[in-house]
Amino acid sequence: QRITTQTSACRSGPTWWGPQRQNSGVRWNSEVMASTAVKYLSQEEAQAVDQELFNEYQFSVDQLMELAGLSCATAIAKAYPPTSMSRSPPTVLVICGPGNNGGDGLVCARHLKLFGYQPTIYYPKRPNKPLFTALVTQCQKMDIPFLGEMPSEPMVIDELYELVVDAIFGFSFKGDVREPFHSILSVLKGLTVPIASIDIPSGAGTQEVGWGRLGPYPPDFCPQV
Ligand SMILES: NC(=O)C1=CN([C@@H]2O[C@H](COP(=O)(O)OP(=O)(O)OC[C@H]3O[C@@H](n4cnc5c(N)ncnc54)[C@H](O)[C@@H]3O)[C@@H](O)[C@H]2O)[C@@H](O)CC1
Repeated sequence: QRITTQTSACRSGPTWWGPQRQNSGVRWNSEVMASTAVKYLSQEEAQAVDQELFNEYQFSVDQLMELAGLSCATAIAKAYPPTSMSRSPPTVLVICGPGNNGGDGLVCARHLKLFGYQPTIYYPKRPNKPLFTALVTQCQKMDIPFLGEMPSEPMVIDELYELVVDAIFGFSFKGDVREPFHSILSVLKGLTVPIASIDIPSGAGTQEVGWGRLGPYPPDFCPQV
């Protein structure tokens, strides 16, 4: 159900599926969300679908992560085609969190590079697990650079990158945002370049909380996979 939702959202091209903030000044909000027929899964629904895929359908996490990252890169390429960007290749900052949402970001960066973008990754908290170290190696082998530290001024990111991918937290986020991610999300809040959040906007509430009252910043679109 989750994968079908994402695919149909791509195909039908709803009104919010584009670089709205940059071009029209329309920010991501509940009215924009309400104008689409896309169904967004709650935290529990998303977790239940994942459990079903793992247990009943016997998918492995790296299989699902590869599909998630590829789907997100495909959605980004559809919303922000390289030919519509001002730089060639277009520069993209991919910020990855400590869990599987961050893993999606690493996979997404790899496919963005294949799609003609120039991704750079910021990955401050790396889990010491073979899945994630392999994903890092794959990105390094593709000459995707990793930043040593996050630019502290939004203006610097605006100047260096045309798009930011938020792969910080997905459906397992809870509580108040801890450092270093609190500072990172504060910087994101000040950006004017478009932000694409993987799955859900990091640090934000889930569907129960309400999309119109999201946390630290409004993303420009959310490929939910
Ligand atoms: N079945 C799966 O697990 C799959 C998940 N996928 C992606 O992975 C996401 C879920 O992955 P995870 O369950 O690993 O969780 P997340 O990636 O949502 O985040 C969990 C990590 O964030 C940290 N964290 C949670 N709350 C925090 C807070 N308030 N401040 C600072 N750190 C905090 C946790 O310590 C943990 O390291 C999904 O949203 C989706 O994007 C995909 O990779 C496909 C497969």
